[in-house]
Amino acid sequence: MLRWLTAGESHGPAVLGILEGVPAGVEITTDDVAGALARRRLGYGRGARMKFEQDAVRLLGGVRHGRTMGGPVAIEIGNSEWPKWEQVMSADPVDTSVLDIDAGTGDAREQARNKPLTRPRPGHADLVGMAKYHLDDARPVLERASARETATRVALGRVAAALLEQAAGVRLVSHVVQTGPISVPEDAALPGPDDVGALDADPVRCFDPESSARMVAEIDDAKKSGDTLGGVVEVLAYDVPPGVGSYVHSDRRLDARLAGALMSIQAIKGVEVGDGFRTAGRRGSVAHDEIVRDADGHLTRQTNRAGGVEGGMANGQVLRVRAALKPISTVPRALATVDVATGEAATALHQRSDVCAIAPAAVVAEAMVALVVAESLLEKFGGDSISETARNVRTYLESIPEHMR
Ligand SMILES: Cc1cc2nc3c(=O)[nH]c(=O)nc-3n(C[C@H](O)[C@H](O)[C@H](O)COP(=O)(O)O)c2cc1C
Ligand SMILES: C=C(O[C@@H]1CC(C(=O)O)=C[C@@H](OP(=O)(O)O)[C@H]1O)C(=O)O
Repeated sequence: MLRWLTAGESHGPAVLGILEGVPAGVEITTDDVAGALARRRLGYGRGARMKFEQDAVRLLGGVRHGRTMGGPVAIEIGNSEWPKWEQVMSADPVDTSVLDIDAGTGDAREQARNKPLTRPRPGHADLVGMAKYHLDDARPVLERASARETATRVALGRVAAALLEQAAGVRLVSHVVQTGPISVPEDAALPGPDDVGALDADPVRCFDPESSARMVAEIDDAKKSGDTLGGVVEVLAYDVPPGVGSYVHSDRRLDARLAGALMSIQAIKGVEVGDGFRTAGRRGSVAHDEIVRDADGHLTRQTNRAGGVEGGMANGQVLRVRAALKPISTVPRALATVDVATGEAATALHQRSDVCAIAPAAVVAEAMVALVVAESLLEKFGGDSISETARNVRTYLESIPEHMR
C-alpha cells in the first residue's frame, strides 16, 4: 500500500512530505527531486515569490546512497524566505525593513504590523476557514490552504515516477491545453515522453507553439488589467500495464482515484478522463475505441477517446487525463468582500500573488497521477524490492493469453 502525507505552512520554515510503501531499491537522488521542483517553479505569470524562493531539498529518511531502503521516504523542502517571514509571523511587531516581502502590494504594511487579515478573498479559503476554525485572522488559513503545499506533492511524485519507470517503464508527461480562453486546436499533436525538455523550455508548458504565443499574450493582457487566469492541463502516462486498477469495487477504480487526486489540487474545479465531457455529446458509434489487430497480429485501438481506462482499469493505451484550474482568486483589481472585524463592505485583501499558475499546475497534476498510478500498480504487483515488483510486472504481462495481447 502506498500512502502519502504532507505538512507545513506556506511561510513557515519548511514543507514536508512522507511517502510510505515504496519498495527498496528505487533509484532516487536529491538532485532528481530538486529537478522536479525546479520544473514546478517555471511558468509565465507566476508571482514574485517564484523568482527568489529556493526549494532547499533534504531527503530526511528512507533513502541511502541514492536508493530507497523500504522505509517511509521523508522529504523536507526548506523555505528560503523564512528568515523574513519569521518576523512577520512572530507575535511581536516587526521591523518595517522586511516590507520587501510584499513589495508593491497594498497590504504590505498591514501584514508587517502583524494586524489580523480580516478582509477575506472570494474564491480563497479565507472566510470559511476563519469561521470553521474560529479564527479572527485569515493568516493561519491561507498559510495551509496555499498551493505552496504542492511542492511536497511534486517531490513525492518524483519518487513515485522513479518507481513507475524502474518497475514497469511507465513515463509521464504534462502539458497545458488551455490558458484562459486560449485552447490548443482539437487535433494538435500530443507530446511524448521525450518531449519533456521542450515543454520545460516553453513559457506556458504548451506543446503547440502558436497557441503558446497567444497564451503568453493573454497572460500579459490579464496582468495589465489587474486580472488573473486559469486554464486546463493534461497529463499523459505512457506504458501503464493493462489491468492496473479494477472494476470490482468503487474504491479500486483507477479513474475514480485519478479524479480524486487531481481534484485535491488547490483551485482544480473539473477533471476529465480521456475525452470525458466531449464524449457525452457524441453518439455511441463514434464515442468508443474500436478493437482491431495491427500488422503484427496484436490487439490495438483505432482511437483513444477513453484515455486509456476502461472499467476502472488501464487498458494498455496511453493514459490521458485533464484538470481545469480556476483563475487565481487573489485578483489584483480586488473583489468585493466584507471586513469581518467591522462588518463593513470592503475590498478583498491583496498580497503578492500569481497572475496565472497553469504551468506549475500541470507539473503538480503530473505528480498526482504518478502517485495514483504507483499506488494502483503496487496494489496489483506488490514487491518489497523494485526488482521483485519489476519481475511481477514482467511475468504478468507474459501470462496474458496470446489471443488477448
Ligand atoms: C500552483 C498553484 C499556484 C497558486 N497560486 C496562487 C496564488 O498565488 N494566489 C492565490 O490566490 N491562489 C493561488 N492558487 C490557488 C489557491 O491555492 C486556491 O484557490 C485556494 O487554496 C482555495 O482552494 P480552492 O480554489 O480549491 O477552493 C494556486 C494554485 C496552484 C495549483
Ligand atoms: C508559494 C507558492 O505558491 C503560492 C501559492 C499561493 C496560494 O494562495 O495558493 C499564494 C502565493 O504565495 P505568496 O503570497 O507567498 O507569494 C504563491 O506564491 C508555491 O507555489 O511555492
